[in-house]
Amino acid sequence: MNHQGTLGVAVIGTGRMGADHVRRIDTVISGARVAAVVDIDAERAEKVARGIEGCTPHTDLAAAMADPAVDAVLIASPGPAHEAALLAAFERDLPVLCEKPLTPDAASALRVLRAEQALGHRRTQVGFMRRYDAGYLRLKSLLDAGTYGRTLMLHNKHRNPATPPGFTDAMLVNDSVVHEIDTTRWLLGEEITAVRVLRPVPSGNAPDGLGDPSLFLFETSAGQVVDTELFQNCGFGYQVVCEAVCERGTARTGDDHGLVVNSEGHWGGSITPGFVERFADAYDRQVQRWVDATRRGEVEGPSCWDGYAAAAVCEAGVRAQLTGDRVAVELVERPALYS
Ligand SMILES: NC(=O)C1=CN([C@@H]2O[C@H](COP(=O)(O)OP(=O)(O)OC[C@H]3O[C@@H](n4cnc5c(N)ncnc54)[C@H](O)[C@@H]3O)[C@@H](O)[C@H]2O)C=CC1
Ligand SMILES: O=C1[C@@H](O)[C@H](O)[C@@H](O)[C@H](O)[C@H]1O
Repeated sequence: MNHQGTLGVAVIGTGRMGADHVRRIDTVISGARVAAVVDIDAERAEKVARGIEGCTPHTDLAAAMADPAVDAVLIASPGPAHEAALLAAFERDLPVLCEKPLTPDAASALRVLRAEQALGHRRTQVGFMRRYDAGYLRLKSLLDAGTYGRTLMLHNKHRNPATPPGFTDAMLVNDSVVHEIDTTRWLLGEEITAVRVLRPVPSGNAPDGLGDPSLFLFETSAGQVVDTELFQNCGFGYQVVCEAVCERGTARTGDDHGLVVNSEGHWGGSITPGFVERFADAYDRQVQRWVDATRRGEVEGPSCWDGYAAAAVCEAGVRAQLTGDRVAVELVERPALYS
């Protein structure tokens, strides 16, 4: 950190999310600056670095982490590249905010967890940003307070207008449903113990070979049941809704439509076009909280355990997609570092 205590951040991966995080650190949040960016695409790194004072573009991860101006790392490369970046950051004992998923499979997530455990202290916050969304936070407080009794079920909807090119069935789980896996574990405070996937006839708007939409069913260690409709090519906009069913009431977040207009015999509002708009405040809050905690020398938020547990559920989800069976989730014992 420089003498004013400003955190120098290296952002790894300067695509959709990475470039947005660079903008956020540069212009929205306080206490940090973008000291370096890294991308295997040199032109992209240079383009993003341009115009940011003191920001060095790199194609080499190790070189960026060795830069004395770099105090912390924000990983926004694709999931399969996260393990190498996390292990490189741990080697230098650098604090990390890692976009979800921690890694795309349980074995690599466990390797990351063990490497952090070997450091003897937490270094990682995983980018499960819904935990910073105002609506989800209100729902969590309500459920924790037990105002309506025990929570019995959650109904989730997760709809995107369209999938990017190359999206696969496994990515439906690892990139998309991973959010519901995390919110389920976080809201209920329980592990997910089994997964089933039901697949209706695919939408004619889904790319060939993609099983979209689909319905995921989770069972938890406390016997709750959670369903998630995942529809990634719904065409009409971006919607994320979570309804909790408790013993004496229900509570739902996500279906507020902002401004409602009456005109020419109709009433209605608009739907956000994508996650960048829907979760803008949550991303800002997530990164600000990471910067604030890091500057205090602390680590908070979703941990490597949360990332590993989510990866293990994802792995069961991918198997359930392929087989149509109920697949049990297997977890190692939770280390004391994450208790
Ligand atoms: N929290 C959220 O709501 C969202 C999170 N994400 C997550 O953000 C991450 C990035 O996703 P997108 O920005 O959508 O991907 P993207 O494909 O738009 O960008 C990825 C960038 O990383 C670069 N890259 C690839 N391998 C690399 C490596 N080994 N080292 C450095 N750079 C590398 C690519 O050249 C590209 O510029 C993923 O983990 C994804 O799951 C993505 C969308 C929303
Ligand atoms: O993380 C995200 C994307 O990677 C994913 O592809 C989308 O389905 C999610 O809604 C978004 O939040």
